Amino acid sequence: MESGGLSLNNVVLSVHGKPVLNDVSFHADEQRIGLIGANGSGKSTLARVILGLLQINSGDLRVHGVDIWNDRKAALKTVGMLFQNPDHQIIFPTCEEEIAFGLTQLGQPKDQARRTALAILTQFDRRDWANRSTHDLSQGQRHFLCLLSVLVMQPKLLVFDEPYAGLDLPTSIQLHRSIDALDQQVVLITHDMDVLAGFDRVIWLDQGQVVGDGTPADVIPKYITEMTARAGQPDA
Ligand SMILES: Nc1ncnc2c1ncn2[C@@H]1O[C@H](COP(=O)(O)OP(=O)(O)OP(=O)(O)O)[C@@H](O)[C@H]1O
Repeated sequence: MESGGLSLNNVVLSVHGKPVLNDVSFHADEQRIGLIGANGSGKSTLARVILGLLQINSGDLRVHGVDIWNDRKAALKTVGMLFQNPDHQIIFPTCEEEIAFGLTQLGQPKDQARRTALAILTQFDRRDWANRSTHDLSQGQRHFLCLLSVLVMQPKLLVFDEPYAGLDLPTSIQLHRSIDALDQQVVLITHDMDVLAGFDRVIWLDQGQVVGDGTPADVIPKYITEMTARAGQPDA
């Protein structure tokens, strides 16, 4: 198995006896990878597996050579995720504490972690957020805080699950630019095909299986045709 990038070999995950990921295999070392599929096709489950939050039943998964489930310390430095809902991610009262937390998990002393948190807030023109209450932030701002909390860990792979859902246009544009500028490998789950323009690769999941895999130009038109057919004909 190749050591760089994201490698899945015959990954199976069942929930209550029903396969949610059904023999998923691919190797991806491209910088920008889109993950698409209808509701319930297994995208978020796959993201949680990549992050090491769910254990697979069989198969093999490596992220940049790391066995994410069994090597938790290495996992923290290897992969980070921005969840659909920032409320599932934010746990601390102030922005600085929220950002510093992951670094202390990596073993940084608290003082150093706070300095690093301040540095990233300054880098993104949010120095004034340091002592700001996380509860007082708007939803878009909370998303942005989560992004900073993940970026500060400098993971090799970042997973974004519907990052633009519910954001207003300026916040969405700002987040889009931030994601665009990242040096890291990115896996982005979305229902918005426009977001995937310029991506290197798109993987299409259906009922827990990879049914399409290629460039956006290859995969997206087929996906739209299939989804349109499933939607059926409009009523006469
Ligand atoms: N904890 C769970 N318990 C029961 N079923 C689950 C659980 N997690 C996921 N599933 C099922 O697994 C399937 C895939 O769910 P998943 O959330 O991964 O889909 P998705 O592609 O991310 O969907 P969406 O586009 O709606 O976000 C669904 O049928 C879902 O009902």
